[in-house]
Amino acid sequence: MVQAQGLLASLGCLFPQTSPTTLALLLLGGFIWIFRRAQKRGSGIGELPLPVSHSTYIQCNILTFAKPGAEFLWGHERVVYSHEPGVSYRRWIRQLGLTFRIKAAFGARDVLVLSDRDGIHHILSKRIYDYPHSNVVRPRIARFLGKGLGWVEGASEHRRMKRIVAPSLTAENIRDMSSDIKDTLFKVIHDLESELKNSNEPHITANMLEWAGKMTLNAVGRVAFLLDLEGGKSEGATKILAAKAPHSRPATTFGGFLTLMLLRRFSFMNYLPIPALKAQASVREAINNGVMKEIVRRSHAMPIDGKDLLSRLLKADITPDELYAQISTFIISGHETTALTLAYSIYELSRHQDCQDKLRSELRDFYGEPTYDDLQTRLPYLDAVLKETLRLYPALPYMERTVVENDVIPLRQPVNSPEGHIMNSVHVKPGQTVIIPIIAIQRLDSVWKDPDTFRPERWLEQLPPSDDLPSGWSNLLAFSDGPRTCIGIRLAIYNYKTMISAMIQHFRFLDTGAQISLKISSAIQPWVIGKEDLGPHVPVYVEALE
Ligand code: HEM
Repeated sequence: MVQAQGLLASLGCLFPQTSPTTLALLLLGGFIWIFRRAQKRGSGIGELPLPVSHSTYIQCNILTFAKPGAEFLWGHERVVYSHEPGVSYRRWIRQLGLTFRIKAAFGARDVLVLSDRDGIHHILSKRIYDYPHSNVVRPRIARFLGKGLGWVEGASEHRRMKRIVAPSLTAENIRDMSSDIKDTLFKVIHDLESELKNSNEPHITANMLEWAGKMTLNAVGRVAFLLDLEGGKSEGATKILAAKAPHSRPATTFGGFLTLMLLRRFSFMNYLPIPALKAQASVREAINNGVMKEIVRRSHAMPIDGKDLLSRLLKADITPDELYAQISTFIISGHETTALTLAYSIYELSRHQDCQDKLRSELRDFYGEPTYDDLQTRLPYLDAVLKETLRLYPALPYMERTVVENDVIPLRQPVNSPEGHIMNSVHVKPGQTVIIPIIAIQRLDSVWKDPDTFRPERWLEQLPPSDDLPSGWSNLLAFSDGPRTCIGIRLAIYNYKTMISAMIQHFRFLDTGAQISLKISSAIQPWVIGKEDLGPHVPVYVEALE
């Protein structure tokens, strides 16, 4: 108090015309300003480091002058999308640590890129309802899947929808449905066997993405909606599978990237009749014009006391539009992601015959037919193959969310700001976009040895320290985490394990030499280098086993 009076007296000498009250107010204002600035400097997104040097892969061109490493029009985003998913983020993590920002295209607000375990856990598990999908992602979900569970935002609406659907996807329900799932799967295996028999060659070349798509579509149709899609040959199934091609235009093409960036900056464009955007709805439209009609027609006649998803939806107090949106959401998200995971596994197993043999031996040595529970715990190598595939190829490689409330994101690994501050947390304001680069996090060189190599054995050895790994299912983020974690996780794991077990015991898969490059569209898509005209494709040689 005495010191403050002394300070005021000294200031009074300097400013003799100013009253002590005004001086005290000015002083207080000054302190508040300095304090707030210090707070901001120590923790705001503007204090985070920016990638500065990409000499190896940004060409020097006239647009590269605004910030070293960031292009005038595209910021850092063109670099992100012109490489395979996660590649740029991994380089920047090596350079800057787990938390940094990048310049967004068209002068939009900088994007926070977060790979820090505590920060991600805070967002996904504690504050997810304050971090809805961004204004690029949410309209895209509406177009691809419909306005169902994956699209809805806000705690009360999301919990309401989840309460309706979650009981149909419990372990008990899937256990009850397991023989139906196997029946649908064996129809597809039988078709592949017939193709092999009809060919005069010892092996055929098969697109595993197509075969896996047939299997997973049949399974989700049967389990969720009691549909018989005839091994993928019914008219409804054929339309859904055929509708995939147009929506697969990846963001790695200049047109795809430009559309994505324009949508981020000018979100009203989401509602314009742009052909590329309309094409994203093609699978949903194929469902609405095909199997949806059959589901609705049958639903009038069937009793609605079953435990399946359709019965739960019919019993719930929802509008017809909501019913259709949930049906398309579950058919699409329930089959595409699992099909991709299966196809990537078979691709890797065809290139690693030792792993394929090990898996086949484990399955053949198992006494009897594995039940739902056996598949969870009693086949460790099978489990390791799934985890390794999800680590390398998470179907959804990035998560993009926007903050709606002021928040402080805690960090496990502090950031050294370019101005020399140590930041233990990041203050974010409404409107801030946050990207969680799942694929980069799961391939961090600081965590995993040979991170790009398919080596299922790593899951049977000592894992890296848990502090370095995400807190999602099996220390991965492939199914996300927290209240919005994948609701189909049990069905996905059961389908995957049943399908790959059957495939490996019926066939041998051999490498065709095709090199796959990963591209992002709705999910992470495999494209054969030099055969891009095929669209997403996973070719392998298939040989029948005795
Ligand atoms: C290997 C297969 C699968 C993977 C890798 C996967 C991955 C994911 C991820 C990462 C999310 C969070 C998305 C986000 O927050 O933006 C998610 C959500 C979701 N998944 Fe899956 N999924 C798989 C299989 C399935 C299956 C089989 C179903 C349906 C039967 C399904 C239905 C859903 C739904 C409805 C959501 C939205 C959940 C919510 O927001 O509450 N998924 N999935």
